[in-house]
Amino acid sequence: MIRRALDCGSLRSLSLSPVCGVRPNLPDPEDEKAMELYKLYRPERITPAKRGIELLKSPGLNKGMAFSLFERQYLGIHGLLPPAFMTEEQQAYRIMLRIREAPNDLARYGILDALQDRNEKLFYRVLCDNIKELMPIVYTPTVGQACQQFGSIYKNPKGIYITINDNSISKITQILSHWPHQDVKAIVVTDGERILGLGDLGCYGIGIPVGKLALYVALAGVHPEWCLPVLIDVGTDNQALLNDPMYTGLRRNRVRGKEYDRLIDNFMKAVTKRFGMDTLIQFEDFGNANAYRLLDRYQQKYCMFNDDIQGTASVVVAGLLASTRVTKKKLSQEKFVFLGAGGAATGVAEMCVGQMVTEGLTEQEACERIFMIDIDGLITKKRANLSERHQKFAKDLPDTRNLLEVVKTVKPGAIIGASTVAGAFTEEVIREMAANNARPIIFALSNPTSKAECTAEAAYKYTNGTALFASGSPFANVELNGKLFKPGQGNNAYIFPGVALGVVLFKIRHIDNELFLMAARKVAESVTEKSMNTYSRIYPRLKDIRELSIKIAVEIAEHCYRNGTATLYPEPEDKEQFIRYQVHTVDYEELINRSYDWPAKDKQHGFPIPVMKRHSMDDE
Ligand SMILES: NC(=O)C1=CN([C@@H]2O[C@H](COP(=O)(O)OP(=O)(O)OC[C@H]3O[C@@H](n4cnc5c(N)ncnc54)[C@H](OP(=O)(O)O)[C@@H]3O)[C@@H](O)[C@H]2O)C=CC1
Ligand SMILES: CC(=O)C(=O)O
Ligand SMILES: [Mg+2]
Repeated sequence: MIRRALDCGSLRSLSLSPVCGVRPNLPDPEDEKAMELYKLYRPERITPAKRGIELLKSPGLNKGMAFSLFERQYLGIHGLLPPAFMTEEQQAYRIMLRIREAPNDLARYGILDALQDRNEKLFYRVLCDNIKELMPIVYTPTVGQACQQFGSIYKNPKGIYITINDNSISKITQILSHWPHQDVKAIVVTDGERILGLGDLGCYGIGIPVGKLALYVALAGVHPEWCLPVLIDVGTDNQALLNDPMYTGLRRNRVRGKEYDRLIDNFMKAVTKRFGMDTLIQFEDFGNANAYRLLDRYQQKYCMFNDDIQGTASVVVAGLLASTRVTKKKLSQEKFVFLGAGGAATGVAEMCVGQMVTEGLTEQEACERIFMIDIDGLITKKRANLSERHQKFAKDLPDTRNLLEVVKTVKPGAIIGASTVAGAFTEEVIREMAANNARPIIFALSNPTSKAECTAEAAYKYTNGTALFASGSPFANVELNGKLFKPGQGNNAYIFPGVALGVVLFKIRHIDNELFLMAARKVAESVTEKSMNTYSRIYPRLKDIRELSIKIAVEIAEHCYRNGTATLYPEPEDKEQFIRYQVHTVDYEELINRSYDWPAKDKQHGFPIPVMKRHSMDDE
C-alpha cells in the first residue's frame, strides 16, 4: 500500500504539516477564567527526576536530538547526544523516509514499534500526522500479521501478562503494581482467543490491546500513561503455536469453565482495587463463547464494554444511518442479512433493532427484518439449542447454508459480513443484491483484509458502481467507468476512542448501550454530502476521527451528567473546551519547569526544514 504511494508520489509526497487537528487548545493567558479552568484539571508539569542516560531511555520523556542545549545541560545529557539539534518535524520527516523505504508493512510495523519504545511523543506525532497511511500498519491489517509472527518480532514489553497461574486477587494486584504508571485510567484486555478473524493466537494476541490503545492516543488524545494493554493467558488451543519454539505464552491448552471465570473475576477485582472503580476496561477479541457472557456478567458492575459487540454495532449502525440519506429508506424499512452470528454480527443486529424501535417498530417487527446465518446455515425456528439472543431472530423458513438462496428469498437491502469467510460475498450474491436494490448496502466487515467477505473492487464492479460498500480493513480507491470510489472503513475505530475519551475524562462509571447509539448518530451525521455523492463513501475520513472523538465525548458526557453516571466534579460548563484543554499533545514540551528563576527561554537551535509539498494520500 505504502510502496505504491512511494512509487507514484516519490518523496515529494512526504508530509511535514499536521493534518489531524491534533493540538490541544491552550487558553489565552489574559483570560483569567479560562486559565483557572485549565489549571484546575491539569496538573503542573514537574521537571522529571530522571537524568542522563536513564532519561534518554524513557520513551515518555525522550526527545532525542530535539533536546535544547539548556535541557541537555540541565538534565545531564549534554554530550550523550550528537551535537546537532533537530526539531520534531525534522525527526518525523526522517522516520517517514525510513517507513516509506521499508520493504514491506511488517517491516514498517517494526520501525514504528521501535519508535514507540524509544520516543513516545514522536511515535504519536508521526502516527497522527499520517493517520491514513499508518493506521493500516499499527492496526488492521498489519497488526494481525504482527500478532501471527509475534514470537520472532517481540522486542520490548508493552503491556501486562496475567496467566492462569496467577489466579488470585492479590497476585494480580501485585502484577498490576509492576506497571510503571500509577495513574491508569483505561485498559484494553484480550485473552487472545479470537484475534481479528485469525482465530486463537493465544499470547501473541497482545498486539491487539497495544494497537487499540495506540488509537486511543492518536484518534482521541487520551494520554499514553493512562493506558494499559493486558493479555490474559489461559493457554491456547492453537496446535501450531504449541509446537512453535518461539511461542511466548503458556504451553498448554486453554483453561475453560470455573477456573477461567474465576481468573476474569479476580482480574476485574484487582483492576478496581489497584486503579479504582472508574477504570475503563475494554474487552477485545474474546472468543464467541465468552464475549457476550462476560459482557452480560460485568456490564452493570464495572466500567466496561465489549468493543467487538458494542463498538462494532455502533459503527455499523452509523454506516447504515448514513446510507439512509442515499437510499431514502429508514432502517426500519430495510431487511438485513447477516453472514456470521457471533459477537460482532449479533451486536449489530441488536442495535439495529434498537434503532428500528426508535423509528416506530415493535421489537418483534424489527427482529423479523433481520436474518442471521452462522456456520450451520440460516438461523431458523427448527434449529435446536439456540441461545435466547438468537431465538428472536429465528425464522420460519427452510434450513439452508446457501447465502445466495437466502438473498434471493429475502431480497435484503443490506448484507453484512462478520463471518471471517473470505470471498463469501460471491459475484452471484453481489449481482443479486444489485438486481434487487437501486443502492445495495454491502458491508464486508471481517478483518484482516485476507478475511473480508468481498473486496471493494468486487462490490463496485458487480453492482455497476451502485454499492454502498464498507469494509473492516481498508481497501484502496477503485476507479470504474471513469468514476472514483473511495471505500469507507466500517471499523469500530470510529467509536471506541471517542467513547473512551468521554469515559476517562468525565469519570463515567457505567457504560450503557445508549452511549453507543449516540456515538453512531454522531458518526453518521459527520459524513459529508460530498463524501457520499461524489465518492459513495458512507464514513467520515480517517483524519477526521480525532475531531469526531471530541464530539462523541461531549455528547456522552452531557448524557451521563443527566443520568448521574458522570462523576467528574465540578462539572465543566463548557465540555468541549474542557476536552480540548485535556487532550494529549504530540508537540514536544520543555521538560524543565521554569516557574523558578530561570533565564529567559533559550533560543531554539535547528536548521531550516526542507519545504515539501503536502502528501497526497490524506486527500478528501
Ligand atoms: N469491522 C469491525 O470493526 C469489526 C470486525 N470484526 C470482524 O468480524 C469477524 C467476526 O468477529 P466476531 O463476531 O467477534 O467473531 P465470532 O467468532 O464471535 O463469530 C464468527 C461468526 O461467524 C460464523 N461463521 C464462521 N464460519 C462461517 C461460515 N462458513 N458461514 C457462515 N458463518 C460462519 C460463526 O458461526 P458459529 O457461531 O456457528 O461458529 C460465528 O457466528 C472477525 O473477522 C473480526 O475481525 C469484529 C469486530 C469489529
Ligand atoms: C476491529 C476489531 O475489533 C476486530 O476485527 O476484532
Ligand atoms: Mg476486536
